Amino acid sequence: MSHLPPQTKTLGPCGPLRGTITVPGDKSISHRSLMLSALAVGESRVEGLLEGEDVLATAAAMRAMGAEIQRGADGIWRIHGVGVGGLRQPDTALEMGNSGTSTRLLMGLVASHAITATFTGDASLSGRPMGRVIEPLSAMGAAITASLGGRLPLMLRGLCPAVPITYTLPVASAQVKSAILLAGLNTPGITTVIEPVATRDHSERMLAGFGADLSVEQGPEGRIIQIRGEAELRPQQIVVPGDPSSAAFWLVAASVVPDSDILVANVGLNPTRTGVIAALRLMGADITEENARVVGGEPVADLRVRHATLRAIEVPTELTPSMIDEYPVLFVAAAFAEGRTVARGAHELRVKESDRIAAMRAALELCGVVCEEFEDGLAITGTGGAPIAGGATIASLLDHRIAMSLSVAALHARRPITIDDAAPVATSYPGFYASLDRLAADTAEQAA
Ligand SMILES: O=C(O)C1=C[C@@H](OP(=O)(O)O)[C@@H](O)[C@H](O)C1
Ligand SMILES: C=C(OP(=O)(O)O)C(=O)O
Repeated sequence: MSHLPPQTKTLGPCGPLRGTITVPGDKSISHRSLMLSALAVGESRVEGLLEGEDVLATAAAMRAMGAEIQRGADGIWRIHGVGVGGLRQPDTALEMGNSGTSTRLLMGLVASHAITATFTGDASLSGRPMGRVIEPLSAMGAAITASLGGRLPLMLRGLCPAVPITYTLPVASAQVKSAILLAGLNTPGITTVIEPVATRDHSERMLAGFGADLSVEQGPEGRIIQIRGEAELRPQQIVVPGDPSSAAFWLVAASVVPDSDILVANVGLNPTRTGVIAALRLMGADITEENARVVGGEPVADLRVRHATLRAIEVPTELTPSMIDEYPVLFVAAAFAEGRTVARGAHELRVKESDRIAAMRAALELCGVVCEEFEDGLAITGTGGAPIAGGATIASLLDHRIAMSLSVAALHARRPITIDDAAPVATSYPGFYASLDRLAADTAEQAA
């Protein structure tokens, strides 16, 4: 977001990428670790928490509502929860920064407590639609006064006891699903969410892990998730796996920069998150899994990725939910592929931190890449492996993933690319540029 001053960044073409990168903790799991620990009775410990601004916004909000949250010198976060139903009225507005996940999930939590909270955010977040959570949470009894168009700032007065609902998701959104399930956690009876298209399932896994009474079954109309409210959550010891959405930048970087060969360590491979790996493999990427293991109940592996000649594909629409945040960097991969890649069915990209279809089209075109924009996606004509022109200044539009995607594109461009503001990278991947510098230094060392 946000409170960091704008930070211009210019990146140029680099030699082969070689070495090991360890990706930071998963953002989705980090948010949920803090929220659920803050509702458990007793002390939870979280190792590997993503210390990005989005997650820190969640931590601050949970503190403001009564949880004790501390980061030890050992890097382990210790959280003393207030118990389900125990959130207290925050004294000031909850500042959500750039984070859609914090906002929508916390709205769910507040909805079934007898407290009132005001949610504010940066210019990007204030432009994003909240109607998708306002509607079901209002049906559960919350009173919500939002800005024009169902946006932030908004004020939410929760109801306790709230009313359990059965709700079929009109958009494939893990945030909407999670908001309702979290509201259901403190609602008497059974709250049901029907998900016609499966989205990331971290909330379901973690709620069950904390001891909530939750069931998931497949019905004719989709996944049926039911939660029985007023449960007591048991404190947990959580190890957060690395974020596949952060790993995606390295998978594309090593695929497109000639002679690269890197190991991306500690990547969470929950099947609801791995669409980008499947799409890159369809394009001919050379990605292999090593040291497969289970961390915190999630499949994890190290990914070895070597440069490859990429081919254009029609991105299968069934992959959309499992790679929703990875489209910007997949578009970069497409810019270097042989042929015209077409990605459709991704209308949701228009309501992320920026309109990611328009933002990526504008940025890639400035760098000399031929694009065609559709309402629900983009077609990109690739270079067949040659560098793109580059030599442009692109607007990151308060969107971390646009900044990082164009940084990756710059690594195989004829002329440097300037990101007008790279500060938003700190929302999800504070160490991104340090890792890039280290990789380049490792490469220089190996070459010497
Ligand atoms: O639940 C989550 O943690 C997330 C869900 C996705 O959003 P939507 O639910 O809006 O698709 C994703 O884009 C976001 O980065 C994180
Ligand atoms: C969409 C994203 O996050 P959020 O919705 O939490 O802002 C993202 O990280 O790409």
